[in-house]
Amino acid sequence: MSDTERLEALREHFAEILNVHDELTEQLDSADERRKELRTEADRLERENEALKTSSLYIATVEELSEGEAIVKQHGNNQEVLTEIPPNMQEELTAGDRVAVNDSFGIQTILDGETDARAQAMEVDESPDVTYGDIGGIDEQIREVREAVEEPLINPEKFREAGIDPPSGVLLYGPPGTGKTMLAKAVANETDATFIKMAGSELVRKFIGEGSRLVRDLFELATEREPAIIFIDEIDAIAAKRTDSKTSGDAEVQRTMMQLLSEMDGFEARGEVRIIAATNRFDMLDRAILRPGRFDRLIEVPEPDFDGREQILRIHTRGMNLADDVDFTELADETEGKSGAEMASVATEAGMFAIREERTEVRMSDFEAAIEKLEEDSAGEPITSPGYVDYAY
Ligand SMILES: Nc1ncnc2c1ncn2[C@@H]1O[C@H](COP(=O)(O)OP(=O)(O)OP(=O)(O)O)[C@@H](O)[C@H]1O
Repeated sequence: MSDTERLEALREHFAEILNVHDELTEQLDSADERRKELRTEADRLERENEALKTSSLYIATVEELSEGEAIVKQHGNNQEVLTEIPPNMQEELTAGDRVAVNDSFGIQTILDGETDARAQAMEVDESPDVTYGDIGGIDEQIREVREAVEEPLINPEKFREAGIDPPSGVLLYGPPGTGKTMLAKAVANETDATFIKMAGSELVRKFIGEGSRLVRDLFELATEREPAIIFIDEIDAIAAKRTDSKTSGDAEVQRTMMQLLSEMDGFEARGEVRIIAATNRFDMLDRAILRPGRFDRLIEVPEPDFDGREQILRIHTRGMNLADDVDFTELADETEGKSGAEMASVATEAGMFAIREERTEVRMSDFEAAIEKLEEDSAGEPITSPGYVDYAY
């Protein structure tokens, strides 16, 4: 090889090395970029983790006290643990107190005895007095609920023999004040079941940090009191579609929903407990809760039609002393678009008008005045009906 050739070969080799160098620099840059992305992701996860850690406080009751230590029993799983009493609580803490503890059972705060979350968050009615006869205009919905909830409670063998699983949960959806809660109470009444209600919106607003625990308590209580009907009102508050926001509030709501799903998935063994949920915001629901084995029976409860309004008014005026001129057909005509709850308040208001005039007989004119008042009262409100809540996520 001549010198010139050698030089040429070296040049080529050098050019190749330059190429490789460029490629490596490029790879390094993109690795650097990826590293930055991962760091950001790690930071985000760390923050989320921190938020999860700080918000998961559990509720426990102080069972016994001794020299600087307390035996606390965690609600829900009834686990008993001996824990040190923080110095600032040595004086205050007494047996029977409700406390918030962290993952390692360190007592964080003494909770106000008045605010027993379980008692506050759940409305328990051993024997509700609403009957199907008290509900007007939704006969088809009553039939469906009876079939899906009442039958499996009263005649479980029918389902066994036929080899089918009864619906796990029933979701009632429709505008506010149309009788969804009444329906759930009536089923409980008819089946002699305990009615246990929990409002989704309260779980996320009032009982922050306790949502998933309360959901667990809810199912536990229902099992203790079976036969029982669990009624979760405004389920959209805990089972809304995921949003992009990553606030810890959302994580908490998510956990509450996960707890609900896992309770429902482990539901078969629970025996005589049925779940009914209600929502005014079907569009907002996370589809995960509608899967088979969860809320797999959907029943729409619409605003009452003409006949429905007449029936509801008749129901709510049953005990009233009505004048002969009261014309239900006309009143149903004049109340187009009104919900069952509004029809109920027309009846009450009409009675109030009569009382104000020191009469005991309620006349057509009282009903007309009541409808007018209702129109006036709702004139200043947004298009949504009273009681409608637009959740801020
Ligand atoms: N179909 C109906 N028949 C008779 N009364 C009704 C009917 N719907 C509503 N009402 C009256 O309105 C009140 C409220 O109804 P209910 O609580 O059942 O409505 P809801 O659909 O659960 O409303 P929300 O979605 O606001 O919780 C009832 O206590 C009852 O007086």
